Amino acid sequence: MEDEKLSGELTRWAASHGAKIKGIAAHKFPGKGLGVIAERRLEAGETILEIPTSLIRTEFSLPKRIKKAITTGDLHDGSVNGLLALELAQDNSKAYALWRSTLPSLTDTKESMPLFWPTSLQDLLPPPALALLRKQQSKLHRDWTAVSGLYPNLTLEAYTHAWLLISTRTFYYTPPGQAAEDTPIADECLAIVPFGDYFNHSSSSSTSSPSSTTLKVNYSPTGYEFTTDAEVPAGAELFISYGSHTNDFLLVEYGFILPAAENAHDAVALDAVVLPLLSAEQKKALERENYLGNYVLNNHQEGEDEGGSESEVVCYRTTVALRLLCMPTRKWRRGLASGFDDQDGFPGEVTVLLGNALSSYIEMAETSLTMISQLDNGSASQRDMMTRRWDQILAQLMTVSHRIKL
Ligand SMILES: C[S@@+](CC[C@H](N)C(=O)[O-])C[C@H]1O[C@@H](n2cnc3c(N)ncnc32)[C@H](O)[C@@H]1O
Repeated sequence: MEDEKLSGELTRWAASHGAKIKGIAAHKFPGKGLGVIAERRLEAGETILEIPTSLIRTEFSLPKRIKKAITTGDLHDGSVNGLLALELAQDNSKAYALWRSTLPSLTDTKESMPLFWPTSLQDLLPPPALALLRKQQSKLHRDWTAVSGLYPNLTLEAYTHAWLLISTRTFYYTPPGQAAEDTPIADECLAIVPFGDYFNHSSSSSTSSPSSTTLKVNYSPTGYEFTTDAEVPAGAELFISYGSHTNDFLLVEYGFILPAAENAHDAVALDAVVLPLLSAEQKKALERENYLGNYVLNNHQEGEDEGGSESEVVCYRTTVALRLLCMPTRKWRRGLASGFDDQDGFPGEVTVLLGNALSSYIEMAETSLTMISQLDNGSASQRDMMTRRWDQILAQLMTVSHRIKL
């Protein structure tokens, strides 16, 4: 269907199911699939989309046959993501046919989502992305084990496609009236919000970046509401925030990365080069004080904040771990409790250790980039995405490494 016609049909379809759509439309954006565009100038504080509860799909609106399999225990091990995927993979209802026809195809999903990539390419993902992929693989495996025996006609490929469609486009949801203590973990609080799921992600707020408009999303017992927090010119794309995510997270969970300058939440994880420096004893000491792992360089752009200090980029956890490497544990504990003495000569040693850790990470990034360039596996766009991510990491490592040597 041609773009404008599809856009009109989607608006009419959602409106006929109770959605209120004001001044916006679904629109194709190069490299992003569908997104949402302002059709006219929008005022600050305008509610431009309301999706009623009757249109959303959750574990509570699953069809009877799936609910029955849950109550008889046949599907007891499936996650909510897995159950919604099962419904989507088997759905041929007329009511949702138009919305279903707009979902990314199997081919597009295979292209963008690392879960579908060849193992040789997956193995070259940056360490935090690879760790996320391993978790995703085991969640999918658990869900597939729960459903595969019951639905012999369902293929793993079709199920994985539906499973990823659900995980990339659901919103946080808890049923009205649910007590806080009964609220399950966030992973289990999911709703498909048709039309609301056309918004692409931005990591910047409308105030920090007026060219990118990030909406406020609110949900209540009546449904989901999307509201502008700044004036929007006609023709601008409207975004929501999927959360404060690094590019490694966006790559594995959503199949895209943002340019480094557009992702204030990006970070380079240093665990892969800091943890191997620590002895078993030192790891225990760090664990006891809740400082084991999660060492990062925060996103810092070249030219930005020239006067900024190293401590704004290198997280405090990293310096705590590196300090332990250059002082007796007892002294380190005292420093943790009452503050480290920056005049004691240790910051210099910490900087040397940090410089060495960054150098080994730079080597790892360069080796990964060479290996990706020599790979025959995977498609050119998959290799390009990985190359772009490693390039971002390398640039960040080089900037910080250069700064600490000054
Ligand atoms: C909730 S859907 C958004 C609508 C989607 N673009 C579509 O065509 O249906 C999430 C998916 O959109 C894409 N996406 C979202 N934000 C993006 C962005 N800023 N840049 C590129 N792709 C993006 C990714 O493929 C992601 O998995």
